[in-house]
Amino acid sequence: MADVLDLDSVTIMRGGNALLDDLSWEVSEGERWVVLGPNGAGKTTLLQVAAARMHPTKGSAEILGETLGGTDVFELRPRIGLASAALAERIPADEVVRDVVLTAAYAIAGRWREDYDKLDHGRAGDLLAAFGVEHLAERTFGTLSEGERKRVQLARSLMTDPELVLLDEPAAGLDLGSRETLVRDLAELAGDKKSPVLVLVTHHVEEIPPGFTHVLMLRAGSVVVAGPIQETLTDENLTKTFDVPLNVQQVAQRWSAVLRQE
Ligand SMILES: Nc1ncnc2c1ncn2[C@@H]1O[C@H](COP(=O)(O)OP(=O)(O)OP(=O)(O)O)[C@@H](O)[C@H]1O
Repeated sequence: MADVLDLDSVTIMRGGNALLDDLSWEVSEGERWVVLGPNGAGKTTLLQVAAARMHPTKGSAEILGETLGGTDVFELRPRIGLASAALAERIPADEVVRDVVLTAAYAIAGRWREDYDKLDHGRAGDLLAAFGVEHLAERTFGTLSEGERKRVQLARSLMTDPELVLLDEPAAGLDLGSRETLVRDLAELAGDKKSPVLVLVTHHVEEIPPGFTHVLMLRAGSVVVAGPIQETLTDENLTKTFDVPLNVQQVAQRWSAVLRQE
């Protein structure tokens, strides 16, 4: 049995539609997963389940040894780091960047009257430095560029020293230089044995950082294929997933894909 994520026949129904349909997925310690799929495939929904923010309508979801529905999610959530556009939208524009990172300790967005000690402040500062944005610590979140926001969110996702980190499109909206430095930093995180298990959702194989070990491909709420990246990220599987003929290649540990010339 997988020790980090064990989703068994998970179905999520909304308004009569299955957003996830009988989906099973196992993630184990030490793995770094990429989740690929076209718009509307259910990637964000899947991450919401893995983040203990959405419960299955049918099936069971075990996260870090706790079963959703039979556990206190407020204790579970701080064990999971999350960076997503939906979460970023909930961060007040006037929130100071340092507090954006600090408040992850309570899995909340928006500082109120919580207590943080010196250690918390130190860790938030260290994480901002690790992602090259320590000089922004006293700025407000609303004044940051998209690339700066993404980096602050990454720092936030690691604040609680989580066992599992879920990154929903961390490179979306970034320019080429910002994307490439982010991919480099994520590769470094992936390569560190002390890092938590990572799950990264993306639309683009070009954004897969070196060091990611597994891929799950999703289409219409169902798993097309899941497994070790080298044998799973193939022309055939990408073509099935995106429903257009695609050729994929890997050069110097980076992936790219283009439409197949018939
Ligand atoms: N609350 C809801 N009620 C009804 N349908 C929903 C709801 N939330 C999401 N959906 C639908 O579920 C499907 C999956 O959405 P989801 O956001 O998980 O996809 P995604 O793969 O992350 O897409 P994208 O790549 O465009 O971000 C979409 O068709 C979406 O419109």
